[in-house]
Amino acid sequence: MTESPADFIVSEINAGIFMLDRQYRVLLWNRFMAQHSDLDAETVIGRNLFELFPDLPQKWLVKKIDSVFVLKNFAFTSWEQRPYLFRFRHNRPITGGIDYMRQNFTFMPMRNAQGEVEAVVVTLLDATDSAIYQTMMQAAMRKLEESSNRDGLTGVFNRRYIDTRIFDEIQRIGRYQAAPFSVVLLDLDHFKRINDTYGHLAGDEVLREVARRVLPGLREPDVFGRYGGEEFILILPQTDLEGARSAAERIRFAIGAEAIVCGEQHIQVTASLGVASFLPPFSSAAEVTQAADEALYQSKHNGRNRVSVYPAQQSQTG
Ligand SMILES: Nc1nc2c(ncn2[C@@H]2O[C@H](COP(=O)(O)OP(=O)(O)OP(=O)(O)O)[C@@H](O)[C@H]2O)c(=O)[nH]1
Repeated sequence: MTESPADFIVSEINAGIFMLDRQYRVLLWNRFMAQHSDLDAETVIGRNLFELFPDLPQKWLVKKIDSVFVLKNFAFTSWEQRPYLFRFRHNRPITGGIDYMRQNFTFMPMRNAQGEVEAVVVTLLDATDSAIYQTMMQAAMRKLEESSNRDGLTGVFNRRYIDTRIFDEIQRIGRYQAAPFSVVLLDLDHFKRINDTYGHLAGDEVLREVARRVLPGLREPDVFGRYGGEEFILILPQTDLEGARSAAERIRFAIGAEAIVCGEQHIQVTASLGVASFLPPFSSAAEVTQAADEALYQSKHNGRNRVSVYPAQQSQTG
């Protein structure tokens, strides 16, 4: 046997191993490093690492290596801190969303008989699979979180999410003395009759179409969701009562402007709306939604297809 088992392992292992002296000259360069850098051991040995690889983050890496020489301790870096040091290609599909091989490094002090560190041995582990897995996990988590905020039928936000957003708005006002927000509750008129006349599936399509008609008229910060059954809710950040009332009027018009076509049927739909602003003495989400609900009740009571505001004022008929 011409080669020692240790040499054989260093050469053949599926990980990068190289060794540097105090001047960052390469003393050892294994097969993995040669294959991925396209520079074989004969070319690199004796040469300065930073001349060979000008892309390396020299200042940062020198600090790391020097600390091993001085402190005589191991040092580590992971791909999560720095995705890679060497621009090595990886053999995974492009769809993984990772450009270069992700790398974990260990820096080990090699001591001489006097206990002085003469060289630093560096190992490079390919962490690309972990990185791809983590990227995929994060994307899946984001998707899951997004879908858990949505109403299954209409695709607009659900009540759970809306409740957290009202809470956020209240916090924001407390923290930054931001302008008050307003809440609009919207309830379709005689929806039971629509279900009874055209069937539940047509009723579902009406709910979807109502959401489609409301969304284009909203501003970017507005949050629109389904609050339950045939009731929707809109949060209007930094909007006073008058601004919210005119937004509600636009929505009422958008919903009732044209009949909703559902197969052979043309279904005329109207909505009643109630508006309230989060102003003193309100201090909770429940109080402001309750106020919007009272205004909504006024709209129903006064003949439907209208907008009412809290506290009670004259309401507008369509
Ligand atoms: N198709 C369908 N119907 C629903 C859904 N959720 C609730 N509903 C129906 O909505 C109707 C609501 O009826 P009511 O609360 O009596 O109110 P309304 O008929 O709209 O009358 P007003 O609100 O007083 O104008 C009920 O028939 C519910 O079954 C849904 O997801 N799909």
